[in-house]
Amino acid sequence: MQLIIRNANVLNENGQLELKTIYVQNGVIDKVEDGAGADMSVEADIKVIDANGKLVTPGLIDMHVHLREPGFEHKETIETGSRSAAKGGFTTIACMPNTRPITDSAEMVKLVQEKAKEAGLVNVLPYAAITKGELGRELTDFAALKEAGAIGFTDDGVGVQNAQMMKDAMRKATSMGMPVIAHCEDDSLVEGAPVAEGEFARKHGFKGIPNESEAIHVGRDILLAEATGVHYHVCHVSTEQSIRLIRQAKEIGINVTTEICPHHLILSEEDIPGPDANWKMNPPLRSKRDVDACIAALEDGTIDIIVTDHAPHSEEEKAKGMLQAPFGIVGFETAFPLLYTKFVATGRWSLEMLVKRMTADPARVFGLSAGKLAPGAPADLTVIDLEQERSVDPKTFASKGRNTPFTGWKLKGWPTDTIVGGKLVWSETL
Ligand SMILES: NC(=O)N[C@@H](CC(=O)O)C(=O)O
Ligand SMILES: [Zn+2]
Ligand SMILES: [Zn+2]
Repeated sequence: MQLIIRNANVLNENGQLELKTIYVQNGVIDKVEDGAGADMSVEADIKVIDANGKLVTPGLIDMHVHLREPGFEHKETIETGSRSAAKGGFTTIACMPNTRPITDSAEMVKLVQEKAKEAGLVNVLPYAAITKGELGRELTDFAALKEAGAIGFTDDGVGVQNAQMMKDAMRKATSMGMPVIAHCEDDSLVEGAPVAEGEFARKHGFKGIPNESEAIHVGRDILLAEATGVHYHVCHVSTEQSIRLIRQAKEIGINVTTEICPHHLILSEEDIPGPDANWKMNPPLRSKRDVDACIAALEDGTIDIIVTDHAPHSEEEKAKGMLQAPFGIVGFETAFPLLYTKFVATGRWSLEMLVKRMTADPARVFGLSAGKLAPGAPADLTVIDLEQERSVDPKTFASKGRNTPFTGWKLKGWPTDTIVGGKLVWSETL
């Protein structure tokens, strides 16, 4: 089966848009020709998509997501999460192990893969836990988890509190060429605080989460990464202090990488309108100073990639208020339009930079074959209408989660078609 995408505006090596015609054969990009492509009469076994001059990028990659299945199917399933990802233009996603049971056995890794295959929408890469049950007490069987298909080890949702445990994990991961991905949070510095230290916490009488609670783990782990030689990847970085430590570590050649979420680039604690748990996430929204440090770090490459940390929760759970509600917001369906509108349409970033941080860079950091639009690459492609403007309406989400702080935001740059392995898995016209 052949697929042709004509009239595709594709970024060239110089970051300029050029009209191309993309030919796909058996799920792989066969050739990319200059020009819009002839309006060829449709042959029986050829499907033609006319991109009509819209942007076509390598499929977006999201290396930090929560799909909730098994155990929390009322929040999301692998199928609904995959559909939400596809609608957001993502073709490859890496899912966190904080399900119930936790993805801490080969059997659970296989279950995630099977469910993802059944859904048949996007590529789902499972992470496995560092410690059994993410309890921080005993390492999982790294060899068996790798063998089953896990792409890295992480206890996302909680920090690994014990330094020796983390060092042992890194040593083991290094010996098998696997990365350790860390949720950086020192529990003793957080103790039930729902939001960051700052104006909002003071005004509403909440205990605040201090910046050190994140940075102290980042600093500890960088030293452990230096000692063990592991590829150490910091989850959802959010503070000026963590960034300073990561920048220094990179400068002296320690193998550390990191990621950032759109909300930590766009919102600060000053933007929280009131005690509404759709503004509660971990890490919390920090100060404007932190936001500025994050933006600068993404721009200079200290922060390698953009992830959503898509973390759906039910409306009932989020209605419990700032103290009782769980941390987390959904991310797939607003990520690209948010960043495009805030940073590219305003002229601060090139379109090339935004696309790179969501495609080629995650592929490089995690050694994936995805992330490029070239002959021989998998035909994972995203069509994006940079002119389309509309408001965020959580009721229209494909995700079960409605928990977003961006309701009503008027954004440009919406994905319209998502192709995975040469198959159209989502289209706004379907
Ligand atoms: N980010 C969040 O606020 N929540 C995540 C956990 C996590 O990413 O640490 C979740 O699983 O809900
Ligand atoms: Zn986390
Ligand atoms: Zn997470």
